[in-house]
Amino acid sequence: MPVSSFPSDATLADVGEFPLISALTALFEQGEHVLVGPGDDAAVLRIRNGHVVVSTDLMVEGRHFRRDWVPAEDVGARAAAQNLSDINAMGGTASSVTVGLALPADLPVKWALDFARGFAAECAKVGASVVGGDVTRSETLVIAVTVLGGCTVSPVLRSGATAGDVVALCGRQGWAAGGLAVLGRGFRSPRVLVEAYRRADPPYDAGPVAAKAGATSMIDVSDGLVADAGHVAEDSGVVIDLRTGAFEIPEPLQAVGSALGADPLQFVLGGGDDHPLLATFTRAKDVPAGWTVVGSVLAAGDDGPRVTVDGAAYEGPVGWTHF
Ligand SMILES: Nc1ncnc2c1ncn2[C@@H]1O[C@H](COP(=O)(O)OP(=O)(O)OP(=O)(O)O)[C@@H](O)[C@H]1O
Ligand SMILES: Cc1ncc(C[n+]2csc(CCOP(=O)(O)O)c2C)c(N)n1
Ligand SMILES: [Mg+2]
Repeated sequence: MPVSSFPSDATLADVGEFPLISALTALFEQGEHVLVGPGDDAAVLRIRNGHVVVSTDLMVEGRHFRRDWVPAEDVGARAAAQNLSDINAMGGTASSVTVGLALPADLPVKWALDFARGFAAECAKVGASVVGGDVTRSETLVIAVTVLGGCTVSPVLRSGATAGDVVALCGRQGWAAGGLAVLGRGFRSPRVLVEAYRRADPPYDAGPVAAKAGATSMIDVSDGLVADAGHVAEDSGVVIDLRTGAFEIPEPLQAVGSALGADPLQFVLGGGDDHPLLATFTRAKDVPAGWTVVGSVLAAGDDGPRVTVDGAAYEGPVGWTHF
């Protein structure tokens, strides 16, 4: 029996696995490169000659989101965004996505379908097709996404920064962390920060543009700016110095800082979940429009590769780690 024949408050246990899968996959439109989409043992995709760029990320209820804080459609959008952003950070564009869902049996079917709607809408922003996935039962809601894409020029790695490069940022940073702090204290405003936490807005066009402009290294900021800049510093064997004067602190973050007695710069330097791009360029004039120069790349000294803030070690929170 199709999911549409069940009452609107039906749970997964009511409708069963295969009607759920049919209802979910019906929400995923297929692009022309999809030779075989959802429904067989694997998807079959046409690719240009060359390479495929692939990435995978997990989202776990309670750790990455809370159902009482984030509507299902926004969880879907965020699950897609954090994966699409990894392809963006290589200078590529995603074409195909698979999504594994481990779901509690008492989850309303409506939640799963709203999730899929948000997921599909976010993928549609870059023209990516949801070509498959998996569904299983679990006490804890877990979302596993794999994304495939390609680059029209060489992929931009974390390892290419050299001393003398400028460091630039594209996209909002610190907003989601501000929203998370607000929700964590039981508040619902400033609305714009809560919305930023619920739904990331990665600058999807900026990755390929930066690659074409000759970005020497690039990463998306998912854990925290200082922590993720640290991956570039480490992989490139350089020091990245961030300049706090370069960051304009948006008014709502200033308000949250005052309300919570926190320095709003902490959200910018240590907050995650926004997925802006951080990249290095050989010359300031290579930096594309829409990016802000926020620092410089220096040769590693006796202390080795690391991130400094205004020339000194940074003692505040640098970003999220799981263990
Ligand atoms: N279980 C694993 N097996 C193999 N490789 C892994 C595993 N976990 C992480 N990696 C690899 O290690 C690298 C760093 O992983 P990490 O998850 O920190 O990067 P990311 O996905 O860009 O960041 P984030 O998860 O914060 O968005 C990636 O190349 C990733 O593919
Ligand atoms: C309820 C709740 N508490 C805390 C956070 C913050 N958070 C969790 S994981 C992560 C880094 C990216 O994850 P990963 O490295 O797994 O991709 C961040 C910034 C959140 N989003 N929701
Ligand atoms: Mg990851």
